[in-house]
Amino acid sequence: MAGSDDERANITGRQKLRALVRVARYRPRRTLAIAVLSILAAGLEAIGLSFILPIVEIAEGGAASTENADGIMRGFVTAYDFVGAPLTLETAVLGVTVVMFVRYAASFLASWARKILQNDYRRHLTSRTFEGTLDARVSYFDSMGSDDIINSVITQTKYGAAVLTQSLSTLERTVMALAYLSIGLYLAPELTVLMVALLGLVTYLVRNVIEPGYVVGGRVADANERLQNTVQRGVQGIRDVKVFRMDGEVKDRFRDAIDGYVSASVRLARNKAFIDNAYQFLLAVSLFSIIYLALTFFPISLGELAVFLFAMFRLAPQASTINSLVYTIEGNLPHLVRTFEHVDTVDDLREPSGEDAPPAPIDRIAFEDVTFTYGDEPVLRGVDLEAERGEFVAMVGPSGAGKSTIASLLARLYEPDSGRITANGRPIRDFDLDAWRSEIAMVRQHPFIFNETLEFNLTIGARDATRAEIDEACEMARVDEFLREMPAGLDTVLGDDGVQLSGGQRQRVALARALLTDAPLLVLDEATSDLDSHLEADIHESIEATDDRTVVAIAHRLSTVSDADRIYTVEDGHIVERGTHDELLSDEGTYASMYASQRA
Ligand SMILES: Nc1ncnc2c1ncn2[C@@H]1O[C@H](COP(=O)(O)OP(=O)(O)OP(=O)(O)O)[C@@H](O)[C@H]1O
Repeated sequence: MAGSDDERANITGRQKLRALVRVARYRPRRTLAIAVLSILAAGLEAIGLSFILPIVEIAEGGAASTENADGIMRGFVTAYDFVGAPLTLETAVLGVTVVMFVRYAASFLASWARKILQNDYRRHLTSRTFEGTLDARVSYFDSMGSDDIINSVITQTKYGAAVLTQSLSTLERTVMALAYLSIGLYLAPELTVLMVALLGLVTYLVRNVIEPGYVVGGRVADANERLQNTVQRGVQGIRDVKVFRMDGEVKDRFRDAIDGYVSASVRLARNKAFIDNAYQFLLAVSLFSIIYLALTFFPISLGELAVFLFAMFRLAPQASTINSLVYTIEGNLPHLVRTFEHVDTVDDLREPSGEDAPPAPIDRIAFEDVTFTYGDEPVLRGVDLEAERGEFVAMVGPSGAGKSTIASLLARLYEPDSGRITANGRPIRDFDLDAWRSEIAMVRQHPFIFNETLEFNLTIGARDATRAEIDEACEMARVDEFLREMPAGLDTVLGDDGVQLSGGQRQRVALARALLTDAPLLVLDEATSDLDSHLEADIHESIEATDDRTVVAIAHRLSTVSDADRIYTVEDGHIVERGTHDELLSDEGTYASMYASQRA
């Protein structure tokens, strides 16, 4: 993370609060119920603790009555009178047992409900982050590393979600501490004020000698990001890592990242332990000073002194736990803030969708003066092209000319900066995105093969395809030729990104996958470039022989597209030529010279 600790503190200060408010808005009623249970437990704790008073007083002076009792004692006498029981040593012990039972039952329910809420919230935050990410535009994925995205979805959310229950635990401890304080204030206000002042002083001292939790927490979050990034790079690029002997570098980077993670985590844990122990120590000293002052300067009864001291002894660990919880929350807040940033970013970058249903059938697709820029550099400038139903239209041209970009715009992976793409004259951006994509089957230049069975990979666009349909698509894309040799046939698992297949086999699987969708518009982006030219010609022939499917094909090997109804030559983002193979040859332009060089 960039920026100094001060900058980070400023940014985080504002964002911290906003993140906490956002967390509080998740299931407010449940959160409130947990808070109420905690308050109930705290109130009962105070009452239970006050039972020391009647027990000590009765043990000292016999049975209590309304006439000789005052203060807390009078409250007990009245309560016992109300339920019609005498206040004796035995009934007092019975009373405290009942009160404490209910108090711990409430605490148990509160922590159970907190755990449920925590896991619910983690599920909510993780799903929200992941689903939002999946719905974001492709440009978001272009600009972010997949490792950063995975880290946001898996790791950040885990730490971030913990903030909710940690905040509720802090609330429970705080309410409990307030209960002890009220008892103290009632019995010995001066001493309690003194105790609070000492607590404040101790907190101030302890918190100011160590760095804030969010600074160390931020470092843990950074180190986590680097870890994820390195592992992913090493694993995804394993072949090049090995061939180019990058393994030493990857391992060094990993060691650096894990060292950073370990040292930041240890630092965070050490600081927490320091806060804990320094607190305990300083509080023990403060407590004994208070006892000394109480015995020397404040004449209170033995029973009251017992209750007061008990309350202060119970207060001390609560206070130190609150401090350490707050420190942990501060450490986790950077994760939460980053998670929310991620969620907001992907929400803003949600893919735009229209509402209309695409026309059926689609008779004509057209690009009208389409301009597109990825970053600053224009990639398409004033592109006009069209494809009629059933036509075979081809795009050729030098590498980097913008052909794949045209295909991506057609699938609405990106939106044009200006101009229109239309289907039967209506802008495709008006159509429901999902419905529009179901009209297109696309074989991309580098199709992704999932580490699943061949059948899974074939049917990703047509989950309800029958065996006969699968067989037909496999035949058209010539998958059947290698399917027979696969150990488990359609059930063969293809490995990470189809590692068990050759380049040409991967392309054939991707082609069969597209054919199975039965979409009326087939976009082939260098879909058969890894096949030998005979196989390529065979496959093209069988695709072109099918009914009224519109085929838009991008090809480097011009022989593949020589029988196209129309060929567009794309150069530097412009359509520079259009026509049939013969027309373009007689024009003696770019196409003709490319053709000549491929035949040479
Ligand atoms: N996701 C992206 N982000 C930024 N720039 C991109 C992106 N994809 C492509 N480009 C750039 O856009 C230009 C056109 O790329 P495109 O892939 O459309 O060309 P192409 O004609 O299909 O090339 P090839 O024949 O090599 O596949 C290139 O300069 C490329 O660097």
